[in-house]
Amino acid sequence: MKALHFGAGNIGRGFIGKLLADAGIQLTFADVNQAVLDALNAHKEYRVKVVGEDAQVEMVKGVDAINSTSEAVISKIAQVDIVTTAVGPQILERIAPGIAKGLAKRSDSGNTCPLNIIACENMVRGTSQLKMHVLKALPTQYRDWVEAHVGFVDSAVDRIVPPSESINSDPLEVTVETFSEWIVDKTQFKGKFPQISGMELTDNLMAFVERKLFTLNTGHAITAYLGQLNGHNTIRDAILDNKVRAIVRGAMEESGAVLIRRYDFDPAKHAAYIKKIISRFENPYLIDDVERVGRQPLRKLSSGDRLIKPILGTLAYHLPHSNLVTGIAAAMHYHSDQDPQAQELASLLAEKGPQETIAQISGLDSKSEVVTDIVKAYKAINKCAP
Ligand SMILES: NC(=O)C1=CN([C@@H]2O[C@H](COP(=O)(O)OP(=O)(O)OC[C@H]3O[C@@H](n4cnc5c(N)ncnc54)[C@H](O)[C@@H]3O)[C@@H](O)[C@H]2O)C=CC1
Ligand SMILES: O=P(O)(O)OC[C@H]1O[C@](O)(CO)[C@@H](O)[C@@H]1O
Repeated sequence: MKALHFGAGNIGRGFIGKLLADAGIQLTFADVNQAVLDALNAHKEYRVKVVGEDAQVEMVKGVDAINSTSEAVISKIAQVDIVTTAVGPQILERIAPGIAKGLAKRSDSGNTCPLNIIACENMVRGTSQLKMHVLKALPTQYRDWVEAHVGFVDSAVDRIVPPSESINSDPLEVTVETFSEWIVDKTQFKGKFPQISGMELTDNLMAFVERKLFTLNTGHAITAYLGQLNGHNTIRDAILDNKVRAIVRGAMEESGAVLIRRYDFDPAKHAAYIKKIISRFENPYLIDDVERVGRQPLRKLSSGDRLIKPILGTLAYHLPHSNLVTGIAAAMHYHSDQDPQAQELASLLAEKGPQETIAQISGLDSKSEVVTDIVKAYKAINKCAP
């Protein structure tokens, strides 16, 4: 089997690419970072440091790389059996035209072997969104062929992979936690399911996607935002601060109450899931900056993402949400010189004030009680800020 994986970054090299290569699949990465491309092509292998109680170094071997803006991507898509991505939600639209050209070439060349495409991003049904972009870029005469031969398979992806500390000495090494979970929607595959150890099949994907995004990512983001406000640089330092920890746990429980209602989860098992997540945030072997985890606050404050979607659920079911309100207010204070979305958030706040800003970003009604609560919490934080 052959695979093309877009995005040779932390999750690409440290999780999805590793599982594909470990399964004996011939793997090519597609990226735009020339240094990473050159290093992959020079060495054809890289180190994955799995850190935790049972730390070990594993090698991923036999890989190569191409530039994702080159013609080589089109030829690869015409030939491979599986395409995966871990590029970030905002990049899916950019890689779609190349995928569309590849699919047209695949059809023209008479390759009717099934192809499955799986986006591995922190978003709800990311592959379906990628499919939409691909179809937009695809000449209409190929549509029926694509529907018949190409599976667009949604997935949930969970492994914490911060940038490696050895980035300067070895641009390919990645450091990953021991925990990992990759769950794919088995109803969307074309042809036989690929045999990839570590890839789990489900016919109930939405429950897994929402459980992950609205528990781990909700808690992770709030740890980052409150951590930054309280002067912590890392997720571990932030979660070890009892003030932060209480709000993070409370927010995950509030979001969890929605998930339990929506998906009929077992409350005891969900409580254990939250406990495990908090212990993952405490991982002493991972150095994960609050600035990285809080990145792109406009995306994280949008209506379908990890902060607003849970609070909308609490409103629908008339459930408590005071910790989520605090988390959202903290997100509005996020700052980063590196992050254009942090600059845009600051400009919006300066121009429109907190009430209009949060309403505009999140889609919440600016006159609603919940927006009033968020603004009150935002101003209360303002008062305490050094
Ligand atoms: N790092 C983590 O712990 C986790 C990340 N994710 C998700 O995985 C995705 C990737 O995240 P990371 O690996 O952390 O980011 P990253 O920044 O380490 O990797 C992204 C890679 O995509 C590449 N890229 C950018 N534009 C591209 C293009 N047009 N074509 C091909 N490659 C392109 C970048 O050069 C980079 O190598 C995101 O959606 C993230 O939310 C999900 C779970 C955990
Ligand atoms: O990648 P996003 O969506 O910006 O979220 C930040 C963080 O959440 C996690 O995906 C949780 O695993 C991080 O490791 C990730 O990078």
